[in-house]
Amino acid sequence: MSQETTGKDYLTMGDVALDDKAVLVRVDFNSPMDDNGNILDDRKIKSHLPTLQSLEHSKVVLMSHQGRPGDEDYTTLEAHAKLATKLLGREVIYEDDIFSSCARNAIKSLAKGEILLLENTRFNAEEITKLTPEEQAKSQMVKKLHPLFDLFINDAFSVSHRSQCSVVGFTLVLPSVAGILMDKEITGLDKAVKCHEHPAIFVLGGAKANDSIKAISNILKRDGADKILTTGVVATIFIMATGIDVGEVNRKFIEDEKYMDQIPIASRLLKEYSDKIVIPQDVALNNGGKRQEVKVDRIKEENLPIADIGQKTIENYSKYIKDAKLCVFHGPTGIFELDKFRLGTDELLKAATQASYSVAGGGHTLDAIDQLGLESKFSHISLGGGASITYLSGEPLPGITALKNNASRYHKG
Ligand SMILES: Nc1ncnc2c1ncn2[C@@H]1O[C@H](COP(=O)(O)OP(=O)(O)O)[C@@H](O)[C@H]1O
Ligand SMILES: O=C(OP(=O)(O)O)[C@H](O)COP(=O)(O)O
Repeated sequence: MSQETTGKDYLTMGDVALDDKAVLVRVDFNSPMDDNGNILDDRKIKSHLPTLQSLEHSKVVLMSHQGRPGDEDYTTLEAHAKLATKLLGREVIYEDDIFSSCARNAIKSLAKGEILLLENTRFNAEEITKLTPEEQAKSQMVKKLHPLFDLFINDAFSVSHRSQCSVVGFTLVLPSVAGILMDKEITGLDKAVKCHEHPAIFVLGGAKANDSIKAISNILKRDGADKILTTGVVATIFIMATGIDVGEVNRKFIEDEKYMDQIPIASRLLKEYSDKIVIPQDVALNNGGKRQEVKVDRIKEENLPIADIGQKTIENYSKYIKDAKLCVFHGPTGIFELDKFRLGTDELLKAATQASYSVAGGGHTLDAIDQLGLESKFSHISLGGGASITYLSGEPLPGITALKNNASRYHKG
């Protein structure tokens, strides 16, 4: 198989020789962890198993990040190596450094068929910098490690929206290809990005409202959706943008989340795309744990926190979704962690599975899908939250662009 025959503008693992090669693989093992350092969800690690299983005749070194500096879950990858060992059924050796002479000696002494996981890439200050691939290629991490390898594989779609050292730096100095998970994500999401069938419906909610509003702007600019159905905190911002008073408690929530600057942006989008952006007609308020449904113009009177979309909105949105040729679902419609406020998320997720092509992404969204046992009913489930919404909005991801540039440099002469 070659690049020409696959029709892809990046190379995959099927395009290159892997056996007996020393291969550096960027994975994304970044997982939710508890205070005792236990990994709470093995989804991220499991997602890389097909790639690792295909490398059983190579010398394999894995790189990943975990958390962000300052966060509780910013920690070592020791537990990840143990869990990967269990899931893979082969030892994944943990090395508590990234590119010291100790780490490099451990890499050099690896035998064919062995796998080693280097320490959290973000322990190295160079990793967090947002530089171009050319600049990242000059980092100590890349300079010290790249001579030890024949090939770089990026299997970490979910961090490929970051131009970080371990994501883009090696693509300047090593032949580089997409891993199996990366290829699956690009292929699954491309069907949504390149979909010319209508109606194309996006259901955008959750709490990362600034990312979603940026995505809404990009999606509508490229004429990628017939309707954007707003839910979650995204909907609260759009409700406020129409001039509706959501009461002190909800206004304070938006202020505390530092989303007040999103209201004028939402307002401009509503003016420009009034026929495309849909806001809820009713919401469920949290009244001491009870679900209290009100029309949006009555929220102020109650002055209770919005915790889900209301029944009328669920009915209305479900109709759009079930008839959709494409439905993208990103972010829960409410605080689905509380039983009384998971109705919108559950019902709209079920409706989404009836669309001709259905895509879902985001950690919390995947938790809700798991709880409903709906995983196999979606056409594509993306492991990346920020990465998938960025990709779906039509923005190039630096990690993928780097693979494409590498393919034209190394393999097309
Ligand atoms: N109206 C709301 N008010 C407060 N939190 C909300 C609301 N709607 C959804 N959420 C919260 O949003 C979180 C998930 O958002 P986000 O992280 O953006 O989703 P994902 O992980 O799927 O990308 C959940 O913890 C949920 O409780
Ligand atoms: O879990 C991830 O992203 P996500 O929360 O957007 O799904 C990735 O590991 C990226 O992590 P980062 O957002 O700290 O760069």
